[in-house]
Amino acid sequence: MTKVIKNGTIVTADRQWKADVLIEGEKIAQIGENLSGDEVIDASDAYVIPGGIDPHTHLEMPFMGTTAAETFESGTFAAAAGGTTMLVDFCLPGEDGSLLNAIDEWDRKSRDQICTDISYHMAITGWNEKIWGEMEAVVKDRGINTFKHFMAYKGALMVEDDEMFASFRRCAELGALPLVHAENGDIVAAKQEQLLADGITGPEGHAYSRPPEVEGEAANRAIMIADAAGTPLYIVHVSCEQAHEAIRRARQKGMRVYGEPLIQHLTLDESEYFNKDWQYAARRVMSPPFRNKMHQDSLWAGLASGSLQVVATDHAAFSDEQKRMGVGDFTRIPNGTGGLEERMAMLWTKGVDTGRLTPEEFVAATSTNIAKILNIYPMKGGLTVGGDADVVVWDPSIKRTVSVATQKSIIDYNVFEGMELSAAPRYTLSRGEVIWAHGQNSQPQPGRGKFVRRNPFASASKALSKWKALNTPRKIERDPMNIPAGV
Ligand SMILES: NC(=O)NCCC(=O)O
Ligand SMILES: [Zn+2]
Ligand SMILES: [Zn+2]
Repeated sequence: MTKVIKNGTIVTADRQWKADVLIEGEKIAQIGENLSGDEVIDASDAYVIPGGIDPHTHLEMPFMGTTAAETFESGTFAAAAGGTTMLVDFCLPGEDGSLLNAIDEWDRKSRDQICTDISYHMAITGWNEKIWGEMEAVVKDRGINTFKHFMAYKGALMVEDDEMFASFRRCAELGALPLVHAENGDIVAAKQEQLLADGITGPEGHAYSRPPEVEGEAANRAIMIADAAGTPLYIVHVSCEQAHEAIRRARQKGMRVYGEPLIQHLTLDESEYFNKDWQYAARRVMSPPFRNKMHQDSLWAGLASGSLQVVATDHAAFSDEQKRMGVGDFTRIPNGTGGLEERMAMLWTKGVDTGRLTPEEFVAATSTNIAKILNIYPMKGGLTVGGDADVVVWDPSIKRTVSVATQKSIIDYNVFEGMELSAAPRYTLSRGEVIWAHGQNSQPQPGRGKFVRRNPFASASKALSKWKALNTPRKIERDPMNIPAGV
């Protein structure tokens, strides 16, 4: 049984051209003109793009005394409705601290629910010999090549610099990539305490407690620690010029540092926290907080110029009731917002439609770049013969207004409510199967998604190790006769 996507304009990270895409089973079999297949998928007047990859989600995550309400089923179905065919969720160790048990737990939660393919990043939330040992099995046996470090959430997920350095070194040995949430957790905690003491207890306190400098300092620190450990680094949810500047500077020096802005930071600003409606403002509490236009312009420029590579969502969706845990104390509002379903359409509307991004840059930022960074390209993230047929027929004639009434996410609000989106998937295909068809009452297909294994990064680690070995401190051999006698 073959399928052919006909009459569309293909857009990849490099170029656009008119061609058909032939799919055999789960794979792309041919790309060319006048192809035929058993089933025809019409892409007239539309673009044909690689399925989106969202590398930053927290589905059903236990966090801040509750559990994120978006499930693996609703989250992956919402993703498919928005053109995303793979997401990478953060796996957090439980009370026993075991990484391997945490993966088993994430498998148990996700296996029968996922409608799209998924993978995990493993979080390092402490440091000891058991974790050091288990990291090898995480990479080699479980197919996870990324480890996340929280520099914030003091007293909970936060790790200290020496722990991060040790973990980064272990990543370098294993050919894994460390990720960081860059915010100085000590300063945030001190500011929170002061703000509460000053009587600022509402969601605006969240924004005041996490200024851009706090993020910039942590981004710089993580970059220096990664360089000392001899590893590339990926910085999640880059929200401000200070962190972006640190990344730009590092890249200019030849360091392999990657930056991931979120669609929320690109399109929503800090004024949201000053809304008189407590619930409205609390819905938008996430870390780092939304910033102002200057920071947004910096992020957009980074995506266009290549100093920032990936647009994600950090989808961590808590219900209104869960957000109310923080009435009277903003530090107890569960941190996180949604965006899985809107990421691609928002980026198209605010990026491509305004001329800030080309369609090719859009594909790079939503799919191809992260597939390369995660070492799954060209199986994912491109339109290549032999690659997975994760394909979206992207239709710029489908307009819609974001509304909680029509969204697939099960959360009782949407932070993009009322925004006009100028494009949407006509069809979303995951490994050759149509999992979303616009206007055709598509339903979730829980359990059809697969876990995607990711191999260690042979090439970047090898190159960096070679360079570090060449530049390692060396003893200078001297003729003892020419060394003056000491005193
Ligand atoms: N970002 C956020 O506020 N919540 C999710 C956890 C994290 O990524 O920091
Ligand atoms: Zn984070
Ligand atoms: Zn996150």
